[in-house]
Amino acid sequence: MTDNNTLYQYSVLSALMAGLYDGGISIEEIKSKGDFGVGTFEELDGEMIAFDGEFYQMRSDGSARRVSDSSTSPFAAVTFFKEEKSFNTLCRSNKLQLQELILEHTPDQNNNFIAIRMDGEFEDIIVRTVPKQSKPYKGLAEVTNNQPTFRFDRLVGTVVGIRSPEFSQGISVAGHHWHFISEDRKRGGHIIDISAIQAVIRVATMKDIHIRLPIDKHFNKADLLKHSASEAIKKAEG
Ligand SMILES: CC(=O)[C@@H](C)O
Repeated sequence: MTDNNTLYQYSVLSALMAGLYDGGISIEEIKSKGDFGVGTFEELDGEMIAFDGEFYQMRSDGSARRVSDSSTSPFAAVTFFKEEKSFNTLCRSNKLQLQELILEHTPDQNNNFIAIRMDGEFEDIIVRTVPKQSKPYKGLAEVTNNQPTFRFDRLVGTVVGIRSPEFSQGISVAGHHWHFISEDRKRGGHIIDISAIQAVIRVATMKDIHIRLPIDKHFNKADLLKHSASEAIKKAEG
């Protein structure tokens, strides 16, 4: 059993940027590593959000569904989330203000990985859901140039995310990487923008990070250094 607040990541973000979307790990195995986190699915078929042990797939047609254990993923970052600190938004807060509030409560963890959960009522929610790809795969930057986006004026729901240190760019998404799902579990995606009307925020600092790297020729042939370029990742994952 993996300890609480150990970040387990399968593959690296630069591999997605390089277009490596074959599912290398099953959801069943991911569940043995964490009950909380974000990621995507084989063939880049949507956005993954997980919390309380529930794993959902949010797809480019706007649908969301529970994920079967047999589904597979090319990239996921999960943990057995055990909150260390909980605080409320003090007023309506946009995305930057939420990030600043989290930083206020995690002043000494800028070079750590932080798991973040926000439950509450949100507005002006803009999400994207990456569309399923077919081979030969295009890289994530090209895919997200024409990504399906959805706007929700006001929803109750949950944000799940990881804040990664700047030095980890390419291993993960440096900065905040947040996914959202509505309370009815029917709508959501990778957050482009969001404001909180009111939310409870829970955070935990990751004690350890365990990265499992694919062992296959595609991964080993990929130019991961080139695909770790910050500007491209910020554009694709911002
Ligand atoms: C890994 C992710 O979350 C991208 C696909 O949004």
